[in-house]
Amino acid sequence: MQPEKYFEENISKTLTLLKVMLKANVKNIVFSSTAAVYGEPATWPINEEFPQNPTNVYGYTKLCIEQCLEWYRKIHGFNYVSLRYFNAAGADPEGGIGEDHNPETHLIPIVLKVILGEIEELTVYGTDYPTPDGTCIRDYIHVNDLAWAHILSLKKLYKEESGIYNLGNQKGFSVKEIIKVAEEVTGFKVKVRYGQRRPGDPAVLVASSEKIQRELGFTPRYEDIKIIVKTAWDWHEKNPRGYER
Ligand SMILES: O=c1ccn([C@@H]2O[C@H](COP(=O)(O)OP(=O)(O)O[C@H]3O[C@H](CO)[C@H](O)[C@H](O)[C@H]3O)[C@@H](O)[C@H]2O)c(=O)[nH]1
Repeated sequence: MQPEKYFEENISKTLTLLKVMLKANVKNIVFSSTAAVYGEPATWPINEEFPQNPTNVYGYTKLCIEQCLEWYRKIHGFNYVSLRYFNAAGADPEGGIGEDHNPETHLIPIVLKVILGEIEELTVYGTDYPTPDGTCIRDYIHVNDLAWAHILSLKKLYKEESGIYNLGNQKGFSVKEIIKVAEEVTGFKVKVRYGQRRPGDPAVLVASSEKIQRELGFTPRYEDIKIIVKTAWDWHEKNPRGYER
């Protein structure tokens, strides 16, 4: 864990971007924020009014930028839409674009890479969470739906309005449920090891997307978790080593 990296990448560099935007008189921005701003909420679904108490540095740095944007709005007349992404997942259904991180840390790509033999096994981070099966619950949203929400956000910016929106599917799946879905979709078993909790992981993060639906007219097109995993599988199967950097 290198907190200074998050400060540098998320705060310093975004502040530089805002400074340059101001100089160039570009005053509209869609900001990729995160569900991590909420920390460990007491209940769910989580709406935008829930307390923001990040439990990890990543969430804290994103919250700082959300707040800077509000000051830029008040002082310099910026318009912003901050989208609090829940768990971005899936791949382009046409097969051209997929998820490729180095190192990979995200659950769905890791599960699929284990199936493909690219990673030896999946470590499930904690089985003692206060959830029905003891593993963490997350709200997975397809990348194309996420992209669609950005287009809707532009329409809000054109009206010179600002806002903060959750971006999720309002449905939660545990780590064990994701493994099961991946096994169903692919027809293969996932080799699993049960490990310790990962520091800073909240037990449950499930969005209320009521505000973005009501105000921006957002409706997800890829709500079904099986379709989300299937689009990811189609891409990983074709690109087992990712983009081969
Ligand atoms: O090898 C792994 C990887 C993940 N998990 C678990 O699977 C769930 C999902 O983990 P991801 O790493 O895929 O996603 P996170 O929920 O940690 O993170 C996502 O949500 C965050 C906000 O909470 C940030 O926005 C981040 O960028 C985004 O990927 C978590 O409970 C995690 O503990 C495992 O058990 N094993």
